[in-house]
Amino acid sequence: MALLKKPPAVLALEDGTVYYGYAFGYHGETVGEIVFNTSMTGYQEILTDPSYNGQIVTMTYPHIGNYGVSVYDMESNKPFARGFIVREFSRVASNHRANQDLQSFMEEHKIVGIEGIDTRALTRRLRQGGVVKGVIRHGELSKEAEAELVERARRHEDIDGRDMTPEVTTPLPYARPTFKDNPRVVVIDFGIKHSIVYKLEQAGAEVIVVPAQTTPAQIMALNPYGLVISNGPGDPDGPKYAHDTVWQMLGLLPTYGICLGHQLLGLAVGGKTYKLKHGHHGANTPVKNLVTGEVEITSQNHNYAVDIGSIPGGQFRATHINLNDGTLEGMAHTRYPVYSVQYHPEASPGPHDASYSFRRFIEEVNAFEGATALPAARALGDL
Ligand SMILES: NC(=O)CC[C@H](N)C(=O)O
Repeated sequence: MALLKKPPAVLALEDGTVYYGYAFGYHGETVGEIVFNTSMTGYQEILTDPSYNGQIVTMTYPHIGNYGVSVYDMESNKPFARGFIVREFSRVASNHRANQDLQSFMEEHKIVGIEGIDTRALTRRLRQGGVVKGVIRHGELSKEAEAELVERARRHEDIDGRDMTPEVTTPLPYARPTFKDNPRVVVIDFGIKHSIVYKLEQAGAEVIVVPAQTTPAQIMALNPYGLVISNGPGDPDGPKYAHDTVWQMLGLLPTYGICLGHQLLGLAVGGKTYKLKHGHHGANTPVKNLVTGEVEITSQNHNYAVDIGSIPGGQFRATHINLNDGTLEGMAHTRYPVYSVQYHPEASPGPHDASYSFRRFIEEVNAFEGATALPAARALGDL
């Protein structure tokens, strides 16, 4: 039997490194910032997590695609990752939950992939040198075309400093009517994952998701008892308007920031964020809860972090730290029921160690006496 000849593809990094592999997914070319993810499963959740907007993901787990794609595992309506790099792509999907295979899913959503890449070497390159931009192109390449691809990666706009929220936020607010007897929580959508909404509902909230540009007055007009500042893509320093919104909302409601939401909280109160060398992307990161002393294994997806020391006036205290590199993983306001985590408590994919935080947040929401209590505290000048 003749061996199936796989179509060629190339991955070129801005530092001049070129890898040869085989094409899969949508036929074409793509460019983005390359990050590695160490999750063993969850490729569909990863591809459809809006926080990967602008990034090409490489998986350290070597065999990808074997359980297909399921409508139940979407984290948003479509993939946001710009491209996918894997060691070995499985064209066969075997899973009773699958509605589609990964190949047709990627074709349908125009996601370009490359397989047959030494993803261990690529990951070591990213660990040692930090994140890089890269281009995937399907087809045979001449030497001159290689140089042109490297140049294309170099010239591609950096994620740093950009506001990506308009590319991911919902155009209109939406309410999920099923839970309307529960206390209302407004979620500002900077690129939310569906799992965060589900976890809030499971914990006992009625959730209304509003566009990123919603003003504090519009939020308060919905009579919420809690506020969630969602995850999302890009540099938290990019969406300046969001710092303003979060600052104006501070202390008005029990508030929970997740990932980008945590970073926006830090910036809103005058702190600083910085870019990590290669980010944290995976489902197995140990985080120490400084309140309980326990270690949680967490799901993570971020490239930036909050420098808690830069927050003026000691407004927040650290509640969680990353046991691998000591970076900040969670913080709580010293006076208000306002707190945030850098990791993903909804864990999709990943372990469920941190899901208690949704229940805790809803306890705060239930205990909240209404929107006049906290503003009064602010009026007394305690900020
Ligand atoms: N998952 C997120 O919300 C990511 C936050 C931000 N875009 C970062 O990379 O750090």
